[in-house]
Amino acid sequence: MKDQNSDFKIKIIGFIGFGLIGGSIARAIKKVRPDISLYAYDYHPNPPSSGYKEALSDGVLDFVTGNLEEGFPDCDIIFLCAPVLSNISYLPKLKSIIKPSCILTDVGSVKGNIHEAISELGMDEVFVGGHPMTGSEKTGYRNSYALLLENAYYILTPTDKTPKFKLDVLKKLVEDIGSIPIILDPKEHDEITAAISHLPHIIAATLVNLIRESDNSEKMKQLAAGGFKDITRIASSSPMMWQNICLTNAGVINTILDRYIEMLKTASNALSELDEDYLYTMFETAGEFRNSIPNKSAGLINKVYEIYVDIIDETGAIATIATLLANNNISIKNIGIIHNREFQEGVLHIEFYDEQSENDAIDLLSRHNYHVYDR
Ligand SMILES: NC(=O)C1=CN([C@@H]2O[C@H](COP(=O)(O)OP(=O)(O)OC[C@H]3O[C@@H](n4cnc5c(N)ncnc54)[C@H](O)[C@@H]3O)[C@@H](O)[C@H]2O)C=CC1
Ligand SMILES: O=C(O)C(=O)Cc1ccc(O)cc1
Repeated sequence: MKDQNSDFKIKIIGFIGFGLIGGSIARAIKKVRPDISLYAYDYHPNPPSSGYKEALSDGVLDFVTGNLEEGFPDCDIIFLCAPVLSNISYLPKLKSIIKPSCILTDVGSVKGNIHEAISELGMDEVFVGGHPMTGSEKTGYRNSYALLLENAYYILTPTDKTPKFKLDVLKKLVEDIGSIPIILDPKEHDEITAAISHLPHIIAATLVNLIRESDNSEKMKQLAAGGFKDITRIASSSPMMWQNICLTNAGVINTILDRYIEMLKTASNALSELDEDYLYTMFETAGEFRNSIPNKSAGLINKVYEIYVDIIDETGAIATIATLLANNNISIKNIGIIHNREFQEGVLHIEFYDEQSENDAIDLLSRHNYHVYDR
């Protein structure tokens, strides 16, 4: 069969669901391929949601419609970027309107269920499953940014029915936006993500709810320190998105959750028996494995470019540093003072969008006699 890759020109890309991930992908595409027109479907067009209006005025989107029959039949690629159950609900409609050459892809955190629906609908020749392994607990277009995709693994889940040229086109686009494509079988994808992403979100949510239910005097909330915040950041994620993920990968998540409950029971027994060896080894082995996970590379854990700077905790201290960084064209993603026992005085935590900015900031602030920690 002729390789159709060389003939395939991407002129229009459509988005259904346009929040953190859809918005970030659109921004990244606009940056590297400004020649491609980007369309989005606003499923609640009256009144139009603010994200779509903003994206039009930012020049990220070229066209927004409340009717899929407008523009979407012309799309060369369509990204499904809504919660996983909503993505599936669009398949029958899309089947009737897209052109045969269209590449339909999704960014959903679960792959088995959408692949099943695609097969049932006989849409295998248009679909290439996808899942960028990057994101955050934040939602919506206003939190999206192009660099979110940079250096992130981007899983693609072709099957034996996926046309090779469609996989190649999508792979190339994923590389163009700075991500690292990685091919996985949908079933293996769901087993891996159940362990490293879905289970941690359940653990974070239940742990926060445990404290919520126990904290009668609100003292726990007041004193909750770095460790609790580190392990529960993801409890602030979108409830709708995570409800959909749990509903569509329930069996696989339960398998790993049951094993985790067994480990908790073993830890509980070790506590009852004051089993010194077990307790020591539990923390030692976990620490060794955790330390072996690269912090600043594309990985299963969201990459973080952050520094800590000693400051005197007084008005104006943040502004001085923020101005210094801005004057040197270093963009800040997040900034805030941290108070905990690990740091004696106030310490300023600054997060950047990329490694280069982090390195430039360390250099700059050190030259201005700030004490900078890079953990
Ligand atoms: N948040 C994250 O870190 C990651 C999320 N994902 C996947 O990306 C997808 C989108 O998640 P986010 O962008 O984070 O969420 P988000 O909440 O920021 O964006 C979702 C968008 O979908 C829209 N939406 C909701 N129901 C819809 C429907 N029926 N039809 C059309 N649009 C609808 C919402 O209005 C919103 O704009 C989900 O499938 C999620 O599993 C994948 C990787 C990372
Ligand atoms: O915020 C975090 O660390 C995440 O875990 C983000 C995330 C959420 C869902 C995904 O499918 C992939 C990544």
